[in-house]
Amino acid sequence: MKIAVFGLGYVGLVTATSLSEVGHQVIGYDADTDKLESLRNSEVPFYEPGLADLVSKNIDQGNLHFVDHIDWAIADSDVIFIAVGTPPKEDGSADLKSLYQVVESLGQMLERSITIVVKSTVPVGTNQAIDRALNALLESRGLQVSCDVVSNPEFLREGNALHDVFNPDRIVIGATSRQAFDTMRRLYAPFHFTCPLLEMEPASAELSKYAANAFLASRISFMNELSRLAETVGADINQVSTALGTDPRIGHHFLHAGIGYGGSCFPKDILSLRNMFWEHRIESPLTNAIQQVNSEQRHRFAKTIIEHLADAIDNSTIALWGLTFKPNTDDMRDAPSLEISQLLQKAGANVRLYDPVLNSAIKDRFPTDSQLEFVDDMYEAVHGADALVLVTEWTTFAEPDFTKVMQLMRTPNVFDGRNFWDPDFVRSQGFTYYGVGRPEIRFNQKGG
Ligand SMILES: NC(=O)C1=CN([C@@H]2O[C@H](COP(=O)(O)OP(=O)(O)OC[C@H]3O[C@@H](n4cnc5c(N)ncnc54)[C@H](O)[C@@H]3O)[C@@H](O)[C@H]2O)C=CC1
Ligand SMILES: O=C(O)[C@H]1O[C@H](OP(=O)(O)OP(=O)(O)OC[C@H]2O[C@@H](n3ccc(=O)[nH]c3=O)[C@H](O)[C@@H]2O)[C@H](O)[C@@H](O)[C@@H]1O
Repeated sequence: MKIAVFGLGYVGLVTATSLSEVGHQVIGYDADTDKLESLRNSEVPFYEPGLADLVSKNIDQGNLHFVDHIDWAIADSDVIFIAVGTPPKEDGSADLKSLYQVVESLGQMLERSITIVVKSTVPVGTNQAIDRALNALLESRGLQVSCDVVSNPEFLREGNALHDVFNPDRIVIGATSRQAFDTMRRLYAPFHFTCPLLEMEPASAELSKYAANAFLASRISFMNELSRLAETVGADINQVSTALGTDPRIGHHFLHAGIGYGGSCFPKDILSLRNMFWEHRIESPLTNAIQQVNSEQRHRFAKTIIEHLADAIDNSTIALWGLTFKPNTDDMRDAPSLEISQLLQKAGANVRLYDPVLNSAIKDRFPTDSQLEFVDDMYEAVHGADALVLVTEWTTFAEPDFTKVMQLMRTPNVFDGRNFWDPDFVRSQGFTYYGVGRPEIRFNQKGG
């Protein structure tokens, strides 16, 4: 099939590339011409393992093109995907400006009936509103054409995008005609998915996306809230998590306590869901609590470090390992490192920052400040430091040379924001160890 993809951020580019990889002819369009230029040279403007190679391969095979004219993108297309961003507005509702810019352009340029697929995460009712707006524009031009608008939310995770897009757990399709469902089935046929392809009303498809993200986030917040009790009563939240997840009705995923979730999606989608409840005047104590627990978690963690260092925090050096919101990405949207480093700085610490993919996109997200220093080596970060803080659990940090770290640090304090390390082992190396919801520090302090 011939497919156009509008919006070449994470989701749009992964969608375009995967569709071309299975043999469709794909044209990508983005409003950002610099991005298009980079992509034509097979340069992917963000870090996602394996994606640059796949983009390059499909460009070379002639299946994937990037154009800067909308009319070129839509000229021969059978299906148009919209994957533009839907960031939060001040009031938490989703900003649909970019989405409606695309709809407006399509309404002015389309000459024939075509299937429009909305990949962006949008509030319930948006697909129906787009359907009406688009077909009204076409009608106002005197055209006897009608476009199907299909909701096809995306469930991929950053850092695992290619695995997820080729091995999904389900494909959700919200449409209003048999023809639209069949078009989507034809489109996905070359992937040979073994997962269910779920057909439903657009409203159900839209809500399914928010439900998935909010549910996953609620598991994290539940564990984080529980970690506070665990810490106080002398339980280890990691052991509780294992016991909990072993029940097949619960499962192990997203039960990992730590400094909470970040990223471009959970925080924004929970705000947007909360906004939908408000709009319909329905109380949602659960949705509110997910977000509240999450934002408190970062503050509690920073407070623990500050209280532990006490007066010694002034002019201390604190090393942060891992800056991105999760491993295997360079995405800094709502990354906990931003807030934690700021809180530590405010308390008087000098903060040294290291990330395995430290690049200008990451550095630019931090304020220019003499109390903040970026370093290119994880061990350089801990040189003369009074605390090592693990913020993001990149595999590079899984088994650091703790003997070397001990030699380099001024005061051997380790604050493990992801409960990534074995407390007994770290303590056996002479460090004071603090995890989240792991109580021993309160009773077994060893210096610092
Ligand atoms: N990032 C992720 O892992 C996931 C994101 N989503 C959803 O997918 C949507 C896109 O997310 P991201 O890819 O992260 O966004 P992004 O912000 O990385 O990329 C959006 C792209 O759209 C382009 N754009 C803006 N206005 C445009 C226009 N009028 N015409 C053409 N291009 C335009 C921008 O230049 C940018 O390249 C959002 O609704 C998000 O919630 C869903 C699942 C996963
Ligand atoms: O809508 C989206 O954009 C995507 O949002 C998340 O994907 P993503 O944000 O890329 O990353 P996750 O792996 O879900 O992690 C999100 C955050 O939760 C944190 N997390 C995750 C799991 C856990 O047990 N504990 C925990 O704190 C991570 O550190 C990270 O900050 C969802 O997992 C995807 O299914 C969804 O498509």
